[in-house]
Amino acid sequence: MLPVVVVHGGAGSIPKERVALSTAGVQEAARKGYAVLTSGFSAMDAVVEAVAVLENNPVYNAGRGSVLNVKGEVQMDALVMDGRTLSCGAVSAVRRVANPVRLARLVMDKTNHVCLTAEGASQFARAMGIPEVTEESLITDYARKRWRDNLDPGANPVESQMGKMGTVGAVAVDMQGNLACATSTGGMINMMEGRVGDTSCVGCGGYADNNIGAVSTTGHGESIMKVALSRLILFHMEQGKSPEEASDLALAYLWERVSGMAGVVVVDPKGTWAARFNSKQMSWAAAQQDQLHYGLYKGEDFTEPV
Ligand SMILES: NC(=O)C[C@H](N)C(=O)O
Repeated sequence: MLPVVVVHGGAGSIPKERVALSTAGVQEAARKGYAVLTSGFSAMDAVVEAVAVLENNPVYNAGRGSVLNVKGEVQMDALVMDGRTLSCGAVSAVRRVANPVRLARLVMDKTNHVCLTAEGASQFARAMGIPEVTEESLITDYARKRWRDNLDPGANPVESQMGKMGTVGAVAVDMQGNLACATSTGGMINMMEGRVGDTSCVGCGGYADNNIGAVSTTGHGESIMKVALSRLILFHMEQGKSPEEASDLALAYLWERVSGMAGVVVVDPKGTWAARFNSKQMSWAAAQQDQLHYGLYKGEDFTEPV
């Protein structure tokens, strides 16, 4: 059953014209993660490389393609966690970096801290020799149009917030049985400047523990934070539930308790995996035993050779 990698490209409702691109992107990311794992690299390497592929793809709300805050700017959150040691690294409200997930990993590897935010994260990126990119290089025409549409007095901000989410993430188990997770996002469209969502918060946007499992989430950040969704799923797994049962229980609780919409990818140490969501859609892909699984609507699990 090992190694395995599962990725998501965001829960929500994906506009028809973006379905093919969204599916192709998660397939590419799962293939990348799987190639890293089958070459003998760690689960941490695999989730970072898979998420970097998705950050570089303008279709998703992470890295290039991120949604814009109320001022029309890009500010991003990312998290990585290593299930061997519970080491984690995160950045929040970071600007002008192409791959926040790589910066989150450097926070884990090179500092004594878990999370760096805003200008402090940018300073750290410079100190690590990560090139600063222009704001423009991260902004797509699509993101700018959605931002403008939402400023319209007739816009329905709730619908638009819940509709198209597009955060990216990955979980993996490597050949040594180590687990890891990574998640990256541009946040919620038209959010306040300085708003930090679930993605960079340990136990919310992700969690990895070799003894239990690994999770990466997507969806309405404020709701996810209220129930600490990733850790809630692992709590159910600690009580003996499978990744799928644990995800469904936690997603049902999220909906009942705070009317939250979200999606998750989950693995356990044996390589049993799940991709579950209570939104209309979530683009996801998994690679295991040289098979690529993928889907978008509930109940889908298409397969093809990796
Ligand atoms: N696109 C998303 O999934 C949004 C992310 N969870 C956030 O609230 O920042």
